[in-house]
Amino acid sequence: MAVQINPSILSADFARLAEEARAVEGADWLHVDVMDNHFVPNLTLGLPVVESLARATDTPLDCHLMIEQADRWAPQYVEAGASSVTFHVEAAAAPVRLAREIRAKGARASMALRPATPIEPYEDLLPELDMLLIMTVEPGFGGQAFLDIMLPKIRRTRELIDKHGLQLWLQVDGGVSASTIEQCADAGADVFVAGSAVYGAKDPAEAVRALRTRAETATAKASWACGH
Ligand SMILES: O=C(CO)[C@H](O)[C@H](O)COP(=O)(O)O
Ligand SMILES: [Fe+2]
Repeated sequence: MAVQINPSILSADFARLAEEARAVEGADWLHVDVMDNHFVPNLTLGLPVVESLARATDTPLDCHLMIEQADRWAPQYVEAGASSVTFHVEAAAAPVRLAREIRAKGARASMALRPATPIEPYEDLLPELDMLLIMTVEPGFGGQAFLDIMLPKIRRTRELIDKHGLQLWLQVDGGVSASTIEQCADAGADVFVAGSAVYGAKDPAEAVRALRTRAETATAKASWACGH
């Protein structure tokens, strides 16, 4: 599978979201961080903003829900126009039912793990998902330092995906930059979220291209990618 780069609008100017979305044309997805001030200590945006953004850009929306009561809210983000919806397993009462509901409504279903949440208890759920998100910072804020202690979890998850012959994407989010993206690709990630590394750059579209080149080069050399 080709490498995908998803700029996070958390680091964009919220007063100019449509323009900021256009500034990263060439990106695979636009990563939209929804925070409710309960699941994480920060508040960002919700359904009305996602609805407007979906109308304002042709880039598909990858909504990362850092909110409680995921079972209640996640399906509504599909209706609002998200093409991929990620819920946190820590906030979902019935993750299998929720993933099926997201898929039935026509979006890709994705599940996220906080840094302290292990992958192993969820091995049997993987076929229900289109993507798994491994957080490489504590969720809540952009611009934090990459947690390299998450690299073994990325490796173990890639092994599980391959063991079951699954097609699901493995996304990393938090502190992904020119200096950390290669380690993530080498460990087995194939979808990369980058907020400050893209929107903090002078030329965000060029930053996306540079990240893609680094990730592609590292993936080509990675042992897990042989035969993919
Ligand atoms: O989910 C997130 C934070 O909870 C963001 O997507 C993430 O932090 C992106 O920002 P940066 O690349 O600056 O770390
Ligand atoms: Fe995110």
